[in-house]
Amino acid sequence: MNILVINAGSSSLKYQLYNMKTEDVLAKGRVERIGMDSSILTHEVENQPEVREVSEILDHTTAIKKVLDMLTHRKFGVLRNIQDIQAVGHRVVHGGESFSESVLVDQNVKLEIRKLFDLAPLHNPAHMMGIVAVEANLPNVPQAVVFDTAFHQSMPPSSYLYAIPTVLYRKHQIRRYGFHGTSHDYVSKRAAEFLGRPLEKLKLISCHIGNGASCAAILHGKSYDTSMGMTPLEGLMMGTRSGDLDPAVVPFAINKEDLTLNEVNSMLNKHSGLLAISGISSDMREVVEAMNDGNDKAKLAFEMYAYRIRKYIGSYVAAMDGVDAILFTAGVGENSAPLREAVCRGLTFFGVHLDADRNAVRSSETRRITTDDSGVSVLVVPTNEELLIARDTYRLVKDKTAVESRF
Ligand SMILES: Nc1ncnc2c1ncn2[C@@H]1O[C@H](COP(=O)(O)OP(=O)(O)O)[C@@H](O)[C@H]1O
Ligand SMILES: CC(=O)OP(=O)(O)O
Ligand SMILES: [Mg+2]
Repeated sequence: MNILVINAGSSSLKYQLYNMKTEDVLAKGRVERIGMDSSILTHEVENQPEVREVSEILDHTTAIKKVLDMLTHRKFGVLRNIQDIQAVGHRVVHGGESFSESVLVDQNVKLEIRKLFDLAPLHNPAHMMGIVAVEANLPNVPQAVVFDTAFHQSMPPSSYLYAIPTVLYRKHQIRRYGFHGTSHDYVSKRAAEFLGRPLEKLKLISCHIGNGASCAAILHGKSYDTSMGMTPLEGLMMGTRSGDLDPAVVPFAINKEDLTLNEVNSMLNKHSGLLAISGISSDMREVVEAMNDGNDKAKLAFEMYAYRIRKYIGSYVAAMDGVDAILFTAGVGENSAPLREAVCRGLTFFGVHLDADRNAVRSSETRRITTDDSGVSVLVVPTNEELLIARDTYRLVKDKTAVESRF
């Protein structure tokens, strides 16, 4: 079975096509600048040069059409025709309290995702456009949705409630949900395999440090707490997001700077974090480069970023009364040795002893970066959210086919 995995953003759409028999990626790529002038489709097939196509792509339906055309292209394609795609799996960031696992798309599921537009205005409307666009281009092909929030539905109320009047939770579901669940789930399972120990016996802290960043306390295989909240703004300092701050800052800044609510929202989501403090970039590579060139603002941004991660790790050791392994994943977590070093420098009290040579190794494999006698292991575990989405989609479609064939 071939499964197309889609991660639709407001102006972009990433895709990967899997052959589920081997779990091989047949092709992958992305469409950027949807709805703007000169949209770009980048398409990659292993051992072949990357293909870049610039054209006008006004909406997600056209973007999906372009992707399907590329996948069946005479020269660059990997499929004979689009009927060779048997199912589509989507990343959906917000599943609210309605979804604690992946599901097949039907009218009801679409209605529920729509109800959550308010809670994830940057993400969910884009995912819905992706789902509708697939319906238009591939009618009758089953679609599944895999939620960032689902893995964190196991959090106890003491982790997910805000200490505000409970009427706000009852009436509007204002609570902490957590995100990047697909990644935290995937890397915790990989870590248990790597350590050769049952996940149900482990206390893990997973640090997904990418553009968006979050930590999760994973107790015996289940999410016990995580740093993102009602939206992906809470918690760690990120590329352009502020992370935790005193909520009183919001009305204060609105008054002093005469800002609108939209402006303050945009400030905290798009103009804060590494970008604001360094004054250089939201990209960790550029911040580290500037820091190494002696730029003080870049150094401060880097230190604040690492310090926040370390504080969350410390609090999760307390939350779980211990930790067996700390996991680093996603763009920054997998690739930035200096960041991992800066985070772990302050964790010696917990028995974390980094091995500088192991930390410096660049590899796409899961690996240990602590010394052999370190009390707590620190692992780098490359994440693969797309593979987990493909696997869930495969399982759901197979189950459905099995049920249908019985009746
Ligand atoms: N070699 C590297 N060193 C430091 N940071 C890196 C490196 N490679 C990638 N990154 C960081 O990873 C980030 C993207 O992470 P990723 O997990 O792909 O994010 P997202 O999925 O949210 O777009 C980039 O913003 C960049 O800062
Ligand atoms: C939920 C979230 O923050 O996602 P991303 O890291 O893809 O921005
Ligand atoms: Mg990501």
